[in-house]
Amino acid sequence: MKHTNCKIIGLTGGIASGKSTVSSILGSKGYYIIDSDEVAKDIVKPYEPAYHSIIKFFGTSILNEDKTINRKKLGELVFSDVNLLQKLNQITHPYVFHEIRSRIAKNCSRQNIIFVDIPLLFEVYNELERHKIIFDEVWLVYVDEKTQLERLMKRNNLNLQEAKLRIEAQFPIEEKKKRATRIIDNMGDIESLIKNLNKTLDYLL
Ligand SMILES: CC(C)(COP(=O)(O)OP(=O)(O)OC[C@H]1O[C@@H](n2cnc3c(N)ncnc32)[C@H](O)[C@@H]1O)[C@@H](O)C(=O)NCCC(=O)NCCS
Ligand SMILES: Nc1ncnc2c1ncn2[C@@H]1O[C@H](COP(=O)(O)OP(=O)(O)OP(=O)(O)O)[C@@H](O)[C@H]1O
Repeated sequence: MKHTNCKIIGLTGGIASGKSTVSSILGSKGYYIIDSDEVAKDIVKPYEPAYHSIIKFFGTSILNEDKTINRKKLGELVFSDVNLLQKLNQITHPYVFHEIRSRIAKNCSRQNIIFVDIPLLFEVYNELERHKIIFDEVWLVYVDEKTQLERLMKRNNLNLQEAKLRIEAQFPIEEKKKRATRIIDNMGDIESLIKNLNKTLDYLL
């Protein structure tokens, strides 16, 4: 089913390609954005629906003392074992997609454009369709793999092997590039990212 009242733009890219940076620039321009990583964080807060299922499967050793999920620990576990990552996805994704769909429905009458920042857009495309999340356009924030690796290692304080495992848990960025409607190049500095984003926004006028 198409969303008739507003345009839904999927904002994607590889891990650490710059989606959150683009989202915050869009936010400062007044655009409405749904941040999938934030939604995924909300649904695993203590006593939220996915919380119990995660503990049931992964055990209490992934909890902090205050009973919140230790994201660093869980991340280390799932990014080094594809079966565990799949299990975490199976638990969390239905809740995440349900919430995204509901935010779209709630805001579509008030917004001309809704951006959905979603790292796994192409990886979970069929599941998104099943949840009636249909994109009019997909914008990809692009960096080459070398830059992606460097920025990821720096931001998350990961060694080369840990960073590579996280990149390999997603489709290669060059594959994503082929499937996107528009590319926002983020190989340069923030100033040039803003220029590239503004050029892409011009297409919407
Ligand atoms: C593994 C977890 C605990 C790590 O938490 P952490 O706070 O360190 O990272 P954060 O959630 O901010 O994600 C950072 C980036 O990792 C990548 N990433 C996250 N989850 C996944 C995944 N399931 N598969 C591949 N890459 C992923 C994305 O590029 C994301 O932007 C967390 O990412 C998680 O619960 N993931 C499962 C839910 C999910 O798929 N979220 C993505 C949005 S749908
Ligand atoms: N043009 C740039 N120049 C230098 N550093 C940048 C640039 N754009 C983003 N960064 C930095 O690169 C890192 C990754 O950017 P960001 O967090 O926006 O990526 P992301 O795609 O949202 O990542 P994730 O998939 O993990 O959510 C951050 O530390 C950010 O500050």
